[in-house]
Order: sequence, then structure tokens, then C-alpha cells
Amino acid sequence: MAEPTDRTPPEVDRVAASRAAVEARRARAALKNSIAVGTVTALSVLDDGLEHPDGVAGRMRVTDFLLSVPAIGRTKLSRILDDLGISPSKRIGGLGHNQRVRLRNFVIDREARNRGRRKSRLVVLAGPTAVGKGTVATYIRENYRDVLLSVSATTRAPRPGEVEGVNYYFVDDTEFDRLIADHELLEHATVHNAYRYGTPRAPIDKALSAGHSVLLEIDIQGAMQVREAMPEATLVFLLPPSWDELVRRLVGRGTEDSEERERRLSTAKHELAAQNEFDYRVVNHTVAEAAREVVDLMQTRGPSVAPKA
Ligand SMILES: Nc1ncnc2c1ncn2[C@@H]1O[C@H](COP(=O)(O)OP(=O)(O)OP(=O)(O)O)[C@@H](O)[C@H]1O
Ligand SMILES: Nc1nc2c(ncn2[C@@H]2O[C@H](COP(=O)(O)O)[C@@H](O)[C@H]2O)c(=O)[nH]1
Repeated sequence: MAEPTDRTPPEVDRVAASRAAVEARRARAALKNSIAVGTVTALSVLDDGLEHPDGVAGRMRVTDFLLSVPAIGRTKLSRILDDLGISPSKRIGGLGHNQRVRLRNFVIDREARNRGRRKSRLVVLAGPTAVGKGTVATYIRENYRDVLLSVSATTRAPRPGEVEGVNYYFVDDTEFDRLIADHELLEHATVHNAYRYGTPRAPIDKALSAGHSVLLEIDIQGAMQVREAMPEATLVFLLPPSWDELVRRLVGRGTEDSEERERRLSTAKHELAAQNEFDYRVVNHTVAEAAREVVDLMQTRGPSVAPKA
């Protein structure tokens, strides 16, 4: 669909603009989903847009296109646009020759780097409350023996059934302050504006040196700190099949009162918006399948990765 011109009557402008916006939203959603499951590459969408400037992909803003690519978020976006010499308002179909070449080379390089899925010894699993991070992480600990599941320190009280040193190290504020002061934590954060959580550094260094894979199940602030401290880490965002299912899981778990549930759901909305900052997204339809997808991203050693029957 063509951009509105000065000669277009205002009513047609509005209809055309809203139709274009709907189509662009659809294209962005399709791009996001298809890249996640690997059926369509960003390059094929880009080429479609370059070949057909008036088509859906051609009318997509370069900004929206780049934001649809996993692991490109708003923070990286402006640096990428600067490097490519492309203004944020440009559409794919409106790029000049040199801009086209630079953007295309950028996408080709990126896809070549990601091809075959990057394997890492350190994987960070994050995602909104009640999506199932703890359940998937526990499944991995019990079924994939070569993977060390990091045990965090927290200032929150144990829930019924939680065991010191298995689920968490339960510490008070004074001890948490000491852990920070002595640089014993790889990352730490106050989660849901309530309690403090942190990842002890020493067991991770030891496991990595011994050639084991390590899984961290932490919140998004912590994931970003790990990326800074250890850029070789792979960041995985766990998604619920739907928002309603997320709420069902939170309510069904029954471990928070309604005030705490509201607080967690409000954090969850912000957290879902950060998913493009991650290297991979995995949808937690079933625990075993989500766990397998996460372990697939790790360099695990031989038979220890076989799940129990
Ligand atoms: N694939 C799944 N299908 C159905 N229910 C699930 C699935 N994964 C987890 N659950 C259930 O969802 C609830 C929340 O899971 P879990 O406690 O692991 O979430 P979490 O992401 O660790 O939450 P939080 O960040 O709040 O600690 C639990 O009752 C769990 O049994
Ligand atoms: N930044 C960190 N976040 C952590 C860590 N350990 C757990 N968490 C996250 O906290 C919330 C709440 O956990 P809950 O057990 O009280 O329900 C959850 O999102 C965890 O992922 C950590 O070491 N660092």
C-alpha cells in the first residue's frame, strides 16, 4: 500500500494509515513468531521488503524490523541504526542502495552467527512470575545430571517444603549485605519490590572450571547483570502459552496472597516487554519439552543429558 500523498483526500489517508498500521503490526508479530520457531528468517523478510517496497514488509519501519529480531532490544537498536547510518523513521522499502547493502550484510552476519544455535556452558533462565522457571529448572536438575543448578541466596522466608541449601540459602539482611561487600555474588537484585536475591559466584566458577554446564534461574535484572559480567552466557526467556495461563499458574500455585499476586503480575507486564533483550525465547507448554529446549542450548556431556523415562 502506497504512503498517503498530498493529493489523497483526508478520509482515505486515515483509512489507509490505519490499514497500514494493522498490517505492519501483523507482519511484526509474524516475524517475531516465525524467527522464534525458525521457519522464516529475518533475511527472507528483509529481502521481501527490499524487492516489494509497497508490500507489507517494504512498508515496515527498519526500527520495527530490527526490534522483531530476537536479542535486539531498544538499548541495542540505536547503536545498530547509528552503525548502519539509517534514520529511525526509514522504512525498508525506502532505503538507499548503500543502506540496503549495510542492513542486508548486518542481517546475514547475525544469522550466520546464530545458525546451529549457540551452545554455552552458562545458561540463564528468566521470565515472568509463575511462568514455570522453578519447575523447569528443577526438572533439569533431576533429569540432566551434568547440569549444575545454581542455588541463590535470598532474604525471603522459606515456603513450606523448601529446604535450606537446595531451594535457597535463606539469609537475613545483614548476611546479604556481607555477601555483596565481599563480592561473593555474581549478581543480585530486589525482586518484586520485596526481597533480595543473589547468585553465589564461587560454585559457578568451580563448576565451569570443571567443565560442567550451569543453569541460573533468576529474574530479569539479574540476567542483564550476568550478561555484563559474563558475555559468553546464553540468556533464555521463558514465555507462558498465554497471559491467562500465566495468571492461572500463579493463582493455582497458591503461594501468594492476592496483594502479592497483583504486585507480581504488575512486574510481569514489564518483564514480558524485555523478552527481545534475550538470546532465545522458549514457550513453556510442557515442562519436559521446555527443559529439553533449554538443555539443547548447553554444552552438556554425553549420556548424562538423557532424561529419566
Ligand atoms: N508447563 C506447565 N504446565 C502447567 N503448569 C505448569 C507448567 N510449568 C509450571 N507450572 C505450574 O505453574 C506454577 C508456577 O510455576 P513455578 O513456581 O515454577 O514458576 P516460577 O516462574 O518459578 O515463578 P516465580 O518467579 O514466581 O518463582 C506451579 O504451580 C507449577 O506447577
Ligand atoms: N536476580 C535474581 N533473581 C532471583 C534469584 N533467585 C531467584 N530469583 C528470582 O526471584 C523471583 C522470585 O522467586 P521466589 O522463589 O520468591 O518465587 C523469581 O523470579 C526468581 O527467578 C537470584 O539469585 N537472583
